[in-house]
Order: sequence, then structure tokens, then C-alpha cells
Amino acid sequence: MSGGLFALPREPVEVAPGAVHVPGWLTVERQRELVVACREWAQGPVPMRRTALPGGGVMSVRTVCLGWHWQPYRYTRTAGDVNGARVAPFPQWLADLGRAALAAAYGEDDERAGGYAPDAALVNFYDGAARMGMHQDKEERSAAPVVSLSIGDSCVFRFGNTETRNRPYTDVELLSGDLFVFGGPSRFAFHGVPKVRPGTADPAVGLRSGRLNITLRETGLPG
Ligand SMILES: O=C(O)CCC(=O)C(=O)O
Ligand SMILES: [Fe+2]
Repeated sequence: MSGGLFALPREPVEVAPGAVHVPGWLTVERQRELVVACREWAQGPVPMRRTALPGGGVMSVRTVCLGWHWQPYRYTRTAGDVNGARVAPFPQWLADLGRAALAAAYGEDDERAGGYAPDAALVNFYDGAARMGMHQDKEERSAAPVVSLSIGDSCVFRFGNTETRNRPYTDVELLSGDLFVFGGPSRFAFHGVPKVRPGTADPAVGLRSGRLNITLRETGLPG
């Protein structure tokens, strides 16, 4: 990301207790690799699609899952709401990346990093019009942190509180390569993506348009 001569420094910021934004954590090379991996995951065995909501609507974001399939509002091994196939396995290298992410956000010696064993990933693709309403990630039975990686177009990420989907919240600009971790007292905070900024991505990461977000979670579910 070229910020220009007068770009503000983008240092790690603790947005709320246990919620840390680490700007520019992924190298451009790492982002390119993740884009390639996401393209493959989007093909199947369960294809990337807009999740159908119980009320009859569909999400504007397109999603594919690894390890466990998320649908409103539970995790299953097979995607009964898509094509019935079993989701792709959660790769070991992605769990390693998750542990490195926690070490970057919380510090190398933090006990949360070493024992982190994410077993589910949601890979979300946002076109310029997509957004995600305020919600909690609460289908997991583990209180381990959520690791969020952003690639492509920038967005406004709204990080709120655990009580309501409304204020107080903090709007954070997530750029390509940014890491955001939420754990501890912030693990079950409401959050959402009210806006994507089309055309802001660095073409070097290999996404022509849109935004990719990968969240890693520990489901706490058996086997
Ligand atoms: O796209 C993002 O930054 C957040 C995604 C998210 O909250 C989710 O997948 O549950
Ligand atoms: Fe979420």
C-alpha cells in the first residue's frame, strides 16, 4: 500500500480491550498467495455463494467456508444449504498463520497465541456494494479470539460493544494486508462492515476488484 509522502503512520491500535488492529501485517507476497488460495476454495467442493437468511433474504457478501460450514446460525460439516458437499478441510498452514497473527496482535509471550487451534474459516468476498450488518460471531463454543485478515479494497470495519448493535462503536479503516484480532472481553462484541471503498486495492495483490476477508475461528465443536 503506497501511502505517499504524507501518509500517517499506521501502528497497531487496541480498539477495545482484546481487540487489536495491526495495519499492514500481511506482505504483498502473502496477500497474493491468499488470493490464489481463496480462488481455489471458491470453486468447491462447496462453491462460494451468497448465504440465504432465514427471513428469505440473501447476504450481499459471498462466502465459502473451510473446516466447518457456517450457515445461519450453526456450524455443520456439510453444506446442506448449498450443495450438500462436505466443506474443504482447514489447512494446517492457515492455523499456523492464525497463531502468528495472535502473536503479532497480543505479543509473542501471550498465552493465547501458542494454544490457538482454529478449525473453521469463513472466506468472504465483498463487491463494491456488499456490506455486512452488525452481528456477533457467537456460533462458536470456544471463547478463543477471532483472527481477521483483509485483502483488496479498503473498507470501514465497525467494531462495537457486547451489549447492543448500536453505539458505542469505533469505525476502523481496514486496508489490504491489515490484521484485526478480537478476543478476551471483546470476543463477542458486535461488528460489521458498513462500507467498502471500490477501487482502492493495490493491483499487485492480484484482485481486480473487491475485498476479501478471511476470519479464523475455534469452533469448540467435537471432531
Ligand atoms: O469482513 C469483515 O471484515 C468481517 C467479517 C465478519 O464479521 C464475519 O465473517 O463474521
Ligand atoms: Fe463477524
